[in-house]
Amino acid sequence: MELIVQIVDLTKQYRNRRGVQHVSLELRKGDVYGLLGPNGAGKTTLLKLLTGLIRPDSGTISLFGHAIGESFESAMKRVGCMIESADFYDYLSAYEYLRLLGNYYHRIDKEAILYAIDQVGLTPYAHEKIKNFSTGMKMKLALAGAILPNPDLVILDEPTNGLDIEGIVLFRELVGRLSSERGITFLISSHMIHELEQLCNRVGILLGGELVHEGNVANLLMDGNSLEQFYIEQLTKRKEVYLHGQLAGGYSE
Ligand SMILES: Nc1ncnc2c1ncn2[C@@H]1O[C@H](COP(=O)(O)OP(=O)(O)OP(=O)(O)O)[C@@H](O)[C@H]1O
Repeated sequence: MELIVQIVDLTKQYRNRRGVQHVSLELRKGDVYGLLGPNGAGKTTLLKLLTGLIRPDSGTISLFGHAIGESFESAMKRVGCMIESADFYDYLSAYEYLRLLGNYYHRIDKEAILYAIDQVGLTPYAHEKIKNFSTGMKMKLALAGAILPNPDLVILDEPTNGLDIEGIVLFRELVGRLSSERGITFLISSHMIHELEQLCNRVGILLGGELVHEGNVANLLMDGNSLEQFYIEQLTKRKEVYLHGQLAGGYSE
């Protein structure tokens, strides 16, 4: 399968020395990859690095075989993303916002905009001003923005934040459909572990900026455990290793 994302030994440290360290990760065509981790683990940082919003200290990122440090435009051409809460021009309607966004891409016509709006269930509100939208409606609009360019890779940071139950089901169906019908690859960071369990074929656990575990969801669930049980076990195990190391004087920080 085509290699879509290749991250090699990626490190980004903020001034406070937090961030991500030595992350290596590969995504192949059709993967729906879930990124898990507690608050502050480095998920958003990793996604920002992947989309060029921040630069790494070291390591490389290639999308579709293009290194983003060298040929950013070629790398990003087939990528749709939603990182942190999107900023909108409140005075625009949903349709006008997507039309504006469409100017950044080639061949985004009226039909493509209406299709993206329909896919996220916002058709009845297409021509309403964004300032009248609820949090969940804005989230859906951001999601419509991510799928608008008909991408081959979609990167989503906590996409179900603020969505109602119907919205979450719709999101799950949308990802499932785009993945199975169009072979779109997804990288999704979320705390909604049950959603990820249903959606993803692979998951990675970030902890303290390190990718401490990576695996195939079907394999992780083979012994009847849920992804949540596995995740909690991993966290507990790491905590024990860490505490044990500290007691033994093995960790200097
Ligand atoms: N601009 C910044 N300057 C300094 N430190 C930062 C900055 N952005 C993030 N951090 C720190 O880097 C670490 C990783 O943050 P990040 O936002 O990537 O975590 P996260 O896993 O997305 O968390 P959450 O689940 O809470 O959204 C945290 O300790 C955070 O405080």
